[in-house]
Amino acid sequence: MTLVAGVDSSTQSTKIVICDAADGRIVRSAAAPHPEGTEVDPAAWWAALRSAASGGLLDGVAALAVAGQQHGMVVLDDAGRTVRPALLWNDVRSADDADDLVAELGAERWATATGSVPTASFTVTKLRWLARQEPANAARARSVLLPHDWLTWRLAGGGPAGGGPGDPDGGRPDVSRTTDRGDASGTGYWSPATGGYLPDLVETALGHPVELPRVAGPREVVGEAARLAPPGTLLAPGTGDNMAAALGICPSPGDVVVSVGTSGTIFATTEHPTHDPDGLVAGFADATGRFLPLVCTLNAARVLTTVADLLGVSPAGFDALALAASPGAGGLTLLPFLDGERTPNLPRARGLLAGLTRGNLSRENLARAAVEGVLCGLAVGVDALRRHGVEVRRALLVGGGARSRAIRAVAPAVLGLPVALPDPGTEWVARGAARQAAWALSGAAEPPDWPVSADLVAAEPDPLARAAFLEVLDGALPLLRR
Ligand SMILES: Nc1ncnc2c1ncn2[C@@H]1O[C@H](COP(=O)(O)OP(=O)(O)O)[C@@H](O)[C@H]1O
Ligand SMILES: O=C(CO)[C@@H](O)[C@H](O)COP(=O)(O)O
Repeated sequence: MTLVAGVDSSTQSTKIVICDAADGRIVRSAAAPHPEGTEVDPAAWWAALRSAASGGLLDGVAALAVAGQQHGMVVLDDAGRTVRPALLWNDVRSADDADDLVAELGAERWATATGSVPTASFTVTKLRWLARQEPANAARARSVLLPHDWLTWRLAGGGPAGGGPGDPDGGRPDVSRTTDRGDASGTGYWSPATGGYLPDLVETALGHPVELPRVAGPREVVGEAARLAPPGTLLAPGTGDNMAAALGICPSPGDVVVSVGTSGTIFATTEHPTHDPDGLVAGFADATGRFLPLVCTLNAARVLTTVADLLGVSPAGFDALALAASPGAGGLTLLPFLDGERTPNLPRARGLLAGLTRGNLSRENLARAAVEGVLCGLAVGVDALRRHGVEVRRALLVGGGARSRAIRAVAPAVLGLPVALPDPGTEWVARGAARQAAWALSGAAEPPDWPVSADLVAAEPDPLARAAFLEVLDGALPLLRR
């Protein structure tokens, strides 16, 4: 049996799956947590990868690919050292910089040039923040990478000679650095339509040019592992975590993938790029040569865990409470913008619980309002994708939140779609990265055929929850924009 490995270095943890290259069957897996926070030293991702890979997990693996959380800004100096901790996709400190960049060029031009109107999540806005707030660090910036680019480079032996604090391995700064079109499309300085970098935009943001990783082809072998994996293990280009989820799940035309992880995302694979000047739909590229229009919210699975903690219940107890309440949560509506929000673009917003009466303020209704609030945010994405020509007939539900019985039960009603559930125990992003590794190993024109089965979850559409959510959102906008 030929084995391939897929890594998912996402916001909260690193997961690794080892698959049979022939059919994608997972033969073993491991995971390790990441530190909390929206600013993280990349050495912590390396430590998590090392920990998850320990004990011979990667023994016998022929090829490996890394998928990573999108957009994170990893800045290196001349010697290949990180200039400062990475700013993650969910760090909203560059909100003013995003506003400035959009005002300087205009939303229409950003959407045409890059496929997306940058919000605080996008790397380009973080570069502007660096230039404005930390000019000494900005001046030291020689190279800018995304999380998966940096990890792939480290696996190939890249790193600062002699290492650094928390980074005992060191490496060779001259090892070549690569990215892929999927992750590049989340930077805000790469064009999905032309497949080229837009270095002027980097300079506009940072004030000077930097070296950017070469954008490898979708099934290219970009190098060989020099550590953690057995010598000679081929490295595939890797990609962003949502692009890898698409590779893992293989959505058909008419399918949207709905991921309830740290972020909530809803996306589809399309043949043509999208350009949304309203900024709701990010016009990403995928990891195969196609496109991945995507809507992303900042508040998803952690809203559920935060409310469960408040109520003092386990995830299963939270589900039981939410499912004991009626649809509409007795009139309670939660705008779950606990960490600010990206779609709608309200980075300075806070959460809002509306519709409270003496009669409806119960633990059950609060749990239900949290589930409905998270899903309503994603349901807005269904309409936005449709407006951009995406065919939407069925949702495939994945991410840690898909393990919630309440999310599964309420999703079809709130999304207004039949929802199918690929095995919630499978790490689909990591499996997608493994499929890319198998593809690069095979040298074939198309990725290997790895079967995916998904059970249908049935429910009646419930437009009322969404209508209440939108009404509260509309009314609260002046407060949320402050
Ligand atoms: N049964 C469950 N109910 C609700 N949330 C869950 C459940 N199981 C896992 N989660 C949540 O899913 C999240 C992790 O999902 P994951 O997709 O791995 O996140 P990420 O990829 O962003 O790191 C955590 O916030 C965790 O609490
Ligand atoms: O920013 C986006 C998508 O544009 C997020 O989806 C990140 O890619 C993080 O993903 P998770 O860790 O939540 O899976």
